[in-house]
Amino acid sequence: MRTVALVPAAGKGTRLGGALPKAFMALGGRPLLSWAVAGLRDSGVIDHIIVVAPADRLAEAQEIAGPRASVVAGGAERADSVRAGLAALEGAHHVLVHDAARALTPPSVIVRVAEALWSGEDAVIPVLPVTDTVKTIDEHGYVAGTPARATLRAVQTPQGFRVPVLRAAHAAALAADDLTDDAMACERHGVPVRTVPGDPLAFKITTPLDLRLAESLVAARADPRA
Ligand SMILES: Nc1ccn([C@@H]2O[C@H](COP(=O)(O)OP(=O)(O)OP(=O)(O)O)[C@@H](O)[C@H]2O)c(=O)n1
Ligand SMILES: C[C@](O)(CO)[C@H](O)COP(=O)(O)O
Repeated sequence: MRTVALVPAAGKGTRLGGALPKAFMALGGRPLLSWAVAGLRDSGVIDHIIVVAPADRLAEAQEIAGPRASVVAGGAERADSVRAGLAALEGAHHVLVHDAARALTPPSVIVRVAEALWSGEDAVIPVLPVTDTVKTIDEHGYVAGTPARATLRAVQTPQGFRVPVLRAAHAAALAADDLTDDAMACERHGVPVRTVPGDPLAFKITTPLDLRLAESLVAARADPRA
């Protein structure tokens, strides 16, 4: 059963504010993309990697990802990039969609997602309990409600899917402009989404503070995931 990883790496990194697109920014002297690809390889559960890169950086992305990977051009939104990767996917039963921005994701998380998929689930996501109290607010900035924290989870990647399930869910969600992850397309398509434990190290490098945290983890230990 072939399992392919699809790595969205075509974002601009606006919130990080760097000089390069985020996946090409350095962490411990290597591009974020290189860390994400290494984690996928180290997991031992991935047969092939498809990187979705900015159209003007395809050769650079291929060099970073290495010969056992292919590279395709991404789109304007993350969901467009995932759809571009899915269009290039051939002969795979399962796909793990994994943000390049989650550079320090431990291989054990990747294995957990893959094993849940192989056991027969259609869609699997890694999650962590939420430690802040979370509010919903109205358009004027007033609190509208407080969801019970025990029912909330923060969602990470990789998110794993049976390939035809994700293809159908993303096709059905083509008109949606509010998809923040791939599981959301599945939920709206009526697909049950299984959760497995995530890991704090799989945090998304989004802001300069996140990158400083990642840099200090790498400085303290050459590979914080080991
Ligand atoms: N059009 C896009 C937008 C995002 N991504 C990828 O999706 C992942 C998660 O997105 P995010 O962290 O939001 O990255 P950016 O879109 O680059 O960040 P920002 O919103 O700050 O510009 C990243 O690996 C990013 O490269 C992508 O492939 N194509
Ligand atoms: C897919 C994701 O990483 C799950 O938490 C997240 O939703 C991506 O959000 P972003 O705004 O594109 O970084």
